[in-house]
Amino acid sequence: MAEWHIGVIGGSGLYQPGALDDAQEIPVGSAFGKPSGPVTTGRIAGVRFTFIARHGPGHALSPSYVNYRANIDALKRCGVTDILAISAIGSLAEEMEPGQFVAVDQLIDRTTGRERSFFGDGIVAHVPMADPICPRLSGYAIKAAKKTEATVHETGTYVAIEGPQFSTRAESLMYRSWGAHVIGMTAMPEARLAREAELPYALLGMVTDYDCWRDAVADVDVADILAVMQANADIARNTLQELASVLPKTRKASPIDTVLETAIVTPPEHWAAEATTRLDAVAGRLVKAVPQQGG
Ligand SMILES: CSC[C@H]1O[C@H](OP(=O)(O)O)[C@H](O)[C@@H]1O
Ligand SMILES: Nc1ncnc2[nH]cnc12
Repeated sequence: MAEWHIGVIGGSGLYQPGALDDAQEIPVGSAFGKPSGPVTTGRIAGVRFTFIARHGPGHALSPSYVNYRANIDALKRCGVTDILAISAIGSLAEEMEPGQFVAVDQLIDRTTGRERSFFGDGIVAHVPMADPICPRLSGYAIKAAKKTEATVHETGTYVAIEGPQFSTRAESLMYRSWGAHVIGMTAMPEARLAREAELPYALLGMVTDYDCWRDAVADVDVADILAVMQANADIARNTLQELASVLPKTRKASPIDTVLETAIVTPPEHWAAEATTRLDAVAGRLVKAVPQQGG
């Protein structure tokens, strides 16, 4: 029987997952460097959840310094089947108000200089990203969030900026003209890497501010963001509790679970041994299938 195991990536203001049965904090490693911190694993209503704080203990890592590859690789090593990211987001749309949730369904990547792939040095893969968010997991997250007191927008395009500075007014207006609804600094390359690791990924954003495009309110300020996030962290944690109750008892296979099968272009006889070792979790299913030469 296939079980759900939900990996949760907690963003700004969400540094703890809330009540988990048999909770254990476990230091985790990765073949891609140091994850943001230890994971906390436990169960809610029988469903396993494994949580990592994206910015690390004490929020010591800025968006550019988060090791996204190590975090996703570590979650994969823990056996998670799906990832729900929870993030603070700025609003670029009048109707998306501070304190509300947006279930992001599209992403625009404006980040620069972050490691954005597990592949490339020894084994090359090109995964499809047309729909970066898993509609199934997002649907369950929406259902769960609606069981709390929060207002939930079921779709929204998120523009990921490099940061750590917030946008200029001209940029903010430009992103609105592109059709983006919300803004943040972390969903990319996180979503790309989850896809490469064959992990369905959904993103629930908590609106914390109106960025700087809107004349009627003060420009975005980090203290205000954290205050909104802290005021709403319990709603995010309650959403996790509700998620456990809305998930079906068994997890049916998703097409994302096997996306690498048609994405790897390097034939196995050309795979470098170091690459297969590094990818033992991310692409373990496929890499393990290859008989290694010399024993
Ligand atoms: C603390 S304000 C800016 C910061 O908040 C968001 O982080 P996360 O996505 O991890 O919740 C945003 O992306 C920035 O990193
Ligand atoms: N306005 C904003 N810009 C970028 N990241 C954010 N995270 C929360 N609010 C944000």
